[in-house]
Amino acid sequence: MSLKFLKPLFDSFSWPWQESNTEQNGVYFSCVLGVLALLWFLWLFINKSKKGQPSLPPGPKVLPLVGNLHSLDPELHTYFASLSQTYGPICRLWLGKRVGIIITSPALAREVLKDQDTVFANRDVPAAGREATYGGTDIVWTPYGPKWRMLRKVCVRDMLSGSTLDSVYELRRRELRQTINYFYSQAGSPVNIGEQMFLTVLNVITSMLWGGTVKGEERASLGAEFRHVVTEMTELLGTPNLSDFYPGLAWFDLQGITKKMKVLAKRFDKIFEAMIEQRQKLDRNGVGQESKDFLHVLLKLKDEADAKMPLTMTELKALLMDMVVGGTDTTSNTVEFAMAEIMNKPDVLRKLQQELDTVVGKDSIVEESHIQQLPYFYAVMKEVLRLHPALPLLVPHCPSETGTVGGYTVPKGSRVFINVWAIQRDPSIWENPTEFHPERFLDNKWDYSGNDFNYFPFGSGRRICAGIAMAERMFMYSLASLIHSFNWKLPEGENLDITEKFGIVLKKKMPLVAIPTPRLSNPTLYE
Ligand code: HEM
Repeated sequence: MSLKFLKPLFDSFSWPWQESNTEQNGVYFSCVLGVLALLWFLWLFINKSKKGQPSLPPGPKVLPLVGNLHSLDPELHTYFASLSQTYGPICRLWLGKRVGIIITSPALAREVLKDQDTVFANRDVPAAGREATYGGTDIVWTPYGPKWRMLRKVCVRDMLSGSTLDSVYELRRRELRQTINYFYSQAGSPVNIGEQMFLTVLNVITSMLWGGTVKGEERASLGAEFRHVVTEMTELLGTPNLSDFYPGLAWFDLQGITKKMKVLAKRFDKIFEAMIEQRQKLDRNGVGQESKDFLHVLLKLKDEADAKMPLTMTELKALLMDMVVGGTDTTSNTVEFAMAEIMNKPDVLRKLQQELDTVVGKDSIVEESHIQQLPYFYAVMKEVLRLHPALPLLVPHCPSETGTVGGYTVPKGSRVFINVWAIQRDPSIWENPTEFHPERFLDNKWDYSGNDFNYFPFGSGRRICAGIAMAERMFMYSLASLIHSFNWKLPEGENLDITEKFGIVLKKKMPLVAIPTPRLSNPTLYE
């Protein structure tokens, strides 16, 4: 029996009795066991009384109390893929007291995300998610309904629409030029590509949010702090949490996940509060009215919102959190994976540079307007999102009522994982599925609009990613600039490792460190 999941879990526990005496230990232990046993008998009782319904999907053997928690592997995407090999395209796990459903086929993904989209457009908010987003009041975790529609409209219309993004191209350009300039200053030395891309995306997003980009050393130190906090947050969001599996135990926060998340969220909250105060001061003094930043628009919407559907200050801050946490790691990790795959395939690198030399030339710099003319780059982006989708299990969905998928019962409130990572590597759909081969996308057969259930790295249906237009622009513009401006090689004696590490956002296990060498005709092109 694999105890891979339990070991880190128990290692990280701070048990309530650790600092007390032996007698108290016994009492605590008996109480916890008593509660678990009660939950288990209740579960048995409820399941026995539901005769006549289609059964739950097949899944691994269940143990009393823990369900399948004992065999859970922290690399959930690969573990779930292996379960689907044994139990089929829909299988179930008992995550303590909760049912987890794993979907691993295009047909069943369509059933969930298209045919029954309204029912499955809810979320099972994890304790960590609730803590990170002011009680789950953001777009990602708000249940499907009028509030979510209002938040999503505000976000997509006022910040992430194609036309709004085009109007703030200068911000993206300024940040990316700074990054290129930084790499130029480091020519011949190893640089951490993921870290630099994270800073770039972060600065673009925060500039759009509140206009004030931090500079110089402050840029580096604030960026490093943000990166640290975002990385820890996404790690906590991806960690299996007993508080979610046994809601009755959530109060005890046995792994300390809620407590850790609270500290991280507080750090962001302080920054948000400072920015809001600064913005309100400007608005009160009638300064900066012409500024188009997102915070200005949001504060205006908040003041003008009608009483039936108010936009509260808490929701406003939760939206800021979504932009910072949802937009940064996803985009920068994708650029990092792309660079690693490209460096592993000199032939792909050569084709990309050829395309750029034809469209842009070595005597000019890449502009965002060029990206429409770079079909091979577009194919590379699609191929990276196929092999390394930023959210390999999407954000888990949750049905608002009990229903049937693939002929099996999916109970109300279960946590539904759609393994887009495994579908996008399914050998019955993809030729040589583990090979990085952008050419497969050149005929435009596949797109990620959410209509094709063989390929949907941004999800599909009502909950499809709200930031696709932003991700596309940032990814294409950044990657094209990196490849156009420099040749890249690994430091002496280093091997390229593309191993993934699971989290709610997938990342490279080992950071990509590479050496840039300028390739453009003139040093002024790096200013
Ligand atoms: C490569 C980059 C990105 C990828 C692959 C990606 C992918 C996804 C996926 C798979 C989902 C969940 C869909 C579902 O639950 O079915 C999602 C949700 C979301 N994404 Fe993205 N994303 C990216 C970048 C961004 C950016 C740049 C932003 C904003 C600045 C953003 C904002 C959001 C939001 C707000 C949601 C929640 C939507 C909702 O629940 O209604 N994403 N994204």
